[in-house]
Amino acid sequence: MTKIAIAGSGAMGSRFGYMLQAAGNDVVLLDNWVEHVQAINTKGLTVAIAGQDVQHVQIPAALPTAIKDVQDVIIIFTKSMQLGAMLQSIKPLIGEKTKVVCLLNGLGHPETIERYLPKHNIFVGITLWTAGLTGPGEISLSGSGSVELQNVAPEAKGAAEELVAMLSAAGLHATYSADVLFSIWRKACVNGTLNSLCALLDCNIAQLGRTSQVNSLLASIVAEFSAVAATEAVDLDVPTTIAHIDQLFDPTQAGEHYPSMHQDLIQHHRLTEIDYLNGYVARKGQERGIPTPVNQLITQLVHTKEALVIEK
Ligand SMILES: NC(=O)C1=CN([C@@H]2O[C@H](COP(=O)(O)OP(=O)(O)OC[C@H]3O[C@@H](n4cnc5c(N)ncnc54)[C@H](OP(=O)(O)O)[C@@H]3O)[C@@H](O)[C@H]2O)C=CC1
Ligand SMILES: CC(C)(CO)C(=O)C(=O)O
Repeated sequence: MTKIAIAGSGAMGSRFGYMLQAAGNDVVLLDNWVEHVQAINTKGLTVAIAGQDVQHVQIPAALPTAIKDVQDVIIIFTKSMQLGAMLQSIKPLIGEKTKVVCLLNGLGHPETIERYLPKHNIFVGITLWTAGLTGPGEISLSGSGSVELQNVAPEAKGAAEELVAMLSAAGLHATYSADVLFSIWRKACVNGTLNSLCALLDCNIAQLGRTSQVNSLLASIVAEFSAVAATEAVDLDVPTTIAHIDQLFDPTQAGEHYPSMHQDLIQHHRLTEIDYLNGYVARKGQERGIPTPVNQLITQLVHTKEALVIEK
């Protein structure tokens, strides 16, 4: 049995933990939210899957500092802002052969992780799975998704392929990405459009997709992402990237989902990952002399909304 710790067990961490345990792995959910950990340990993880009965699934949960045994695999699912602190907390769980996987949304995470861990332990990627946290110990799941990941150290390709096989065996539809930086930038375009627009406009992905303005909004945002990606040697073709985003409007994919930034800003009145998405593009654009007015405005609007809802 593979020993897996989920470091950051909110909506996505709980989804992955639930699916990996169902596939026969030895999973522990780690989180700093005490009420959430207590709820999972007392009544099980409450999982509501669209159209099915609610399940209460027994999965052990703990604070990240409460367990000390070395894991085979650690999957990180904090918010971007919590990544460094979580890596610091889970150091005792990381042995020579532990595979640490980061599938967070956002740009710049590989550089952060390399400040804490040797490259041979690090595997990075993206996911198009979705999940919602509806209360302490409670998640709601719908739609389908996928995972793309790659090793950071060239010699760790075999270990990345083992991870792909383990995730796919749990129904998580993983593939090996031969160019994970491209995968991460393309996913950042998904979030830089769907997450920030659905949060600012208070709608889900399918509703955004039905508006008459959606195509021009996507084109303006993605053009700036593409220009900044080019300065990091990533080639993001704008029409192909927009076609990739368009697929998610389908309700059988992510259409019914309120993106994680909507969940943070509108539903839970929490800070967002905007500085790792549109904010990253605006900041790097400014530093590198590339105009990014649309992403600057979106970043300012999201920060303004954060100030309004968090003050309340
Ligand atoms: N949700 C989704 O559908 C998707 C999310 N992602 C990405 O996955 C990563 C994890 O996101 P997601 O699972 O949505 O994050 P969640 O907000 O569900 O959970 C992240 C962490 O936030 C803290 N937290 C959340 N809600 C509360 C609360 N009410 N009170 C106290 N603490 C709380 C918890 O950590 P702590 O208490 O330790 O602070 C939790 O581990 C992000 O990078 C996100 O962008 C990617 C694809 C889809
Ligand atoms: C599901 C998806 C792709 C929606 O933008 C996402 O990554 C999120 O909710 O953060």
